[in-house]
Amino acid sequence: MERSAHADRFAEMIGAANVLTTREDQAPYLTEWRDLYHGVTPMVLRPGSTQEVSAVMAYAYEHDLKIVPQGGNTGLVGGQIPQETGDEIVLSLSRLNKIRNVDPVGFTLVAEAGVVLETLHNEAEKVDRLFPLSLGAQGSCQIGGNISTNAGGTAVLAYGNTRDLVLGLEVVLPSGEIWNGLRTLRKDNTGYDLKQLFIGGEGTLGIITAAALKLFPKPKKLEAAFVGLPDPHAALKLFTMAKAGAGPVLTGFEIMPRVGVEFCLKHLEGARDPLEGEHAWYVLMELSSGSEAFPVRDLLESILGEAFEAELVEDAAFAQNLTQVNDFWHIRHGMSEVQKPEGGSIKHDVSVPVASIPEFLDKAMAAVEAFVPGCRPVPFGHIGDGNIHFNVSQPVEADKEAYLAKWDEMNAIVHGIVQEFGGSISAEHGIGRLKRDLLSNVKSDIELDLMKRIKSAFDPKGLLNPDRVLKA
Ligand SMILES: O=C(O)CC[C@@H](O)C(=O)O
Ligand SMILES: [Zn+2]
Repeated sequence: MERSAHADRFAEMIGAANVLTTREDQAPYLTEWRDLYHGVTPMVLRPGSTQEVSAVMAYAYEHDLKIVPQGGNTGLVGGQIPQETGDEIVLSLSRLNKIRNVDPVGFTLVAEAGVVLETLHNEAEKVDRLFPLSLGAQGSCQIGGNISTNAGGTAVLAYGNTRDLVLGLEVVLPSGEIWNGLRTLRKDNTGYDLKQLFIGGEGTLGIITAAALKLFPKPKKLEAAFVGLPDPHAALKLFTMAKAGAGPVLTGFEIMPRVGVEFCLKHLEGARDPLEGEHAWYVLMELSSGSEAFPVRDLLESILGEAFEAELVEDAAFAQNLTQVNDFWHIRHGMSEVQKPEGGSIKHDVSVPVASIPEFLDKAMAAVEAFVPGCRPVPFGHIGDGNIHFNVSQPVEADKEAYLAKWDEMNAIVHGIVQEFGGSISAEHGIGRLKRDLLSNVKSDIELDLMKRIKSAFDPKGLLNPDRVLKA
């Protein structure tokens, strides 16, 4: 059948205005902000309900049409961008943007896949609750994408990954069948926990259309400090003290190098250095409690006081109000985007056991500096989860393309060190297309085989997000 005949049929299902066939209308769906991936598609479909997603999928299945689901298009591994082959239809979930239910008594919220993460935060706040998933992209990423990629972010330390925040899912399968697993139960031991396969499945097994999510008490007291330290060894010791001293009250612990803070001061609007002198490394530490009575500030001061005495910490700025807390987070959340104006950046989203972080950083930084003299490592991120974004900016004034041509070789060096420490080559961003070919280096044959068998059980024709995670 002709491509235009398919478009006509889809228009009957979801309305002609929601079938985008011109290059101009499609443009925002065909590239991502870092400019690493560019794609081509016959059409972008924008269904407005689960029933419409189901109709689209059933038709696509019948006619062997490939489908690439897309949420807020903030993914970092190319999973959401169609390939250049031009035969993958983009299915945008943006119009599925209703909050279906908020239950402050049961601490749950049911939202459709296209709800923007920040909207979820606001909806939870309206009933004095917290939805804790927190990312730099929260103003545009969507919950369906967050779940499909099992997004991490800065609150994993206290609340877990997205996986830990999901109680139930509604999913449209490649065949178009709808699985309504939207349960809000905290306990349900009735056989295989199927939702776990779709969480972090990167849209290869089914399309998440709605989710039942966990809510938490809204913090009544929140304190933060921006801390200057000599090295990651000191940061790890401070983390251990903070975790032991504050337990679940420790809700943020992020590490940043001086060069990253400098990039923010240069490129990020509204950023200012919270500390007067320069420090080789920084930690943003946040403590919060849902209880008005909990002495959060005293605890933060006593942990940092002890750290000063142990000479781990060189200086610290305490946020005096919520605006200052947000100013500190503005720097941390801006850390990713400020690397773009500095030229090519070779990325590694890796994790190692928390206790190995300083040693890993020493080794990996020495290795990349030996490989590309003058390169500028900007390792930052979720030290409390053992997850470092080991990004390496090009040497100043180097040729960007020539530098980026070293991507695979540098990856091999860094990933080799990660594996020496028993770590993971994709801690939170997923596999997508960027890391698909690396999977066989890090998974056993049996693990890969089980993954392939699961894929073909859910998607026997291999039409849904093909070539992502596993090679088709
Ligand atoms: O740019 C990156 O590599 C990291 C993005 C994100 O995961 C973050 O933690 O800011
Ligand atoms: Zn991150």
